[in-house]
Amino acid sequence: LTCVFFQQKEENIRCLTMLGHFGFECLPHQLVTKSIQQGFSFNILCVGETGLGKSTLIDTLFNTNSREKKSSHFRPNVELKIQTYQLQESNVQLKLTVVTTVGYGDQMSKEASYQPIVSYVDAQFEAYFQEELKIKRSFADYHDTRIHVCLFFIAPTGHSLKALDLLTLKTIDSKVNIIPLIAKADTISKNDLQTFKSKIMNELISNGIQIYQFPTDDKTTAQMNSSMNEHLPFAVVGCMDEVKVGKRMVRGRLYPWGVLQVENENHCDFVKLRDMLLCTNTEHLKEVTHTKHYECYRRCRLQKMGFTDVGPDNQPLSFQEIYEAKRKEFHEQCQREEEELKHKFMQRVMEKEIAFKETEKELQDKFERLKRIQQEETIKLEEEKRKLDEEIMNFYKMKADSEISQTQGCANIKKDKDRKK
Ligand SMILES: Nc1nc2c(ncn2[C@@H]2O[C@H](COP(=O)(O)OP(=O)(O)OP(=O)(O)O)[C@@H](O)[C@H]2O)c(=O)[nH]1
Repeated sequence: LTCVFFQQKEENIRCLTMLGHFGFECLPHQLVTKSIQQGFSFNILCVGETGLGKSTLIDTLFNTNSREKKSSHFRPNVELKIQTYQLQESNVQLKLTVVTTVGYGDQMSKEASYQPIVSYVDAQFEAYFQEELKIKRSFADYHDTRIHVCLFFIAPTGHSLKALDLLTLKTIDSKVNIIPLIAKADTISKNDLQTFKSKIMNELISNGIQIYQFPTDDKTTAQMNSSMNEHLPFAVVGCMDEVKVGKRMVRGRLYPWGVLQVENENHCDFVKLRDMLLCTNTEHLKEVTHTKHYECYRRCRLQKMGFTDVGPDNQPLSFQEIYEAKRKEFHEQCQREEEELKHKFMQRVMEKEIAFKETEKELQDKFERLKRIQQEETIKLEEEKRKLDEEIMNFYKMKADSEISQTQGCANIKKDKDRKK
């Protein structure tokens, strides 16, 4: 439909101008304009063993240059490399965040390999949750880092999924949209690839692992998406090099027997992945992240905090009621803990008092005993002193007596001598 505008000319002659749409039919256009102005964001998590071609595939998808030096196989922990790019295609701005595992699968413990991934995904949900809880929220300039899709790189062994891969997939499938990829698919023959694909899908089903399914509820994309679901896991090849095929330069890997063209659908599923990821289902991936995975995180988080929609009698509860009940419960718990602490404190004081009293009594007894010993010693010493004094007196007396008798003896001898003369 076109809209006709009436222009009032100076001479009051109405001219008709063909401008475009009119009425509420224009609403989608307003949304498009607003979205283009705001720009888009998309966050990808790449999980896979060291050297499986994660960086190369991302570079091939977005024409970026994320490949740094090769990662070592001897890391004690898995780390996550986060790279953010500001990309532009015609007038559409895209803030792309690529999170890549570094060292995944190089640890002895399986948990050490997948736990950092789970923690990262949860941390992004938590950051969004905290922003939601703020009184003054600023979603307009908030950088939403929640992971919209996880590209899970499977080693092209041709056998089956590794135990670590199964464990990791099982742990993250309720938190993120998983698209499984067979990495370096050029290293596996066409027949083996088909068998490997169906083996992987069977294993995923038998282990109850939920992978992302391209939606089939929209008529315009249903047919294509349902046929793409059949192609999962995508067998991908990444390469930034250009080689000459005929007269054209194409991105591909040159081998002694020929060229594997990355963008040739007969050679690999790279184009299928790119179309599904970027052209057809980007918005759906974001929507599922918000309405399913984040919603699940939010629900569990609020339940852990004690919030619920209905009471024990199945009656709806308001936020205010829950808040009041929680406050009361918290207050009572504080009081209970305070009472317990007081009681414990009093008991300890009493125990200490008894212990002090016992020690005091022991000290008093010891003091009394020492005092008694000291008194007895004093009496003994005084007795000995008295005896000694007596002995000294006797000695002096005896000494005086002997001196007198000695003097008298001398006088008698002299008298005898005089008489003889
Ligand atoms: N045959 C083949 N080789 C590939 C493919 N993609 C990447 N490679 C090669 O594999 C090697 C590792 O590629 P990267 O992209 O660095 O692998 P990565 O998984 O990012 O490695 P880390 O960051 O070290 O974990 C490079 O030599 C690539 O050229 C592919 O699809 N097929």
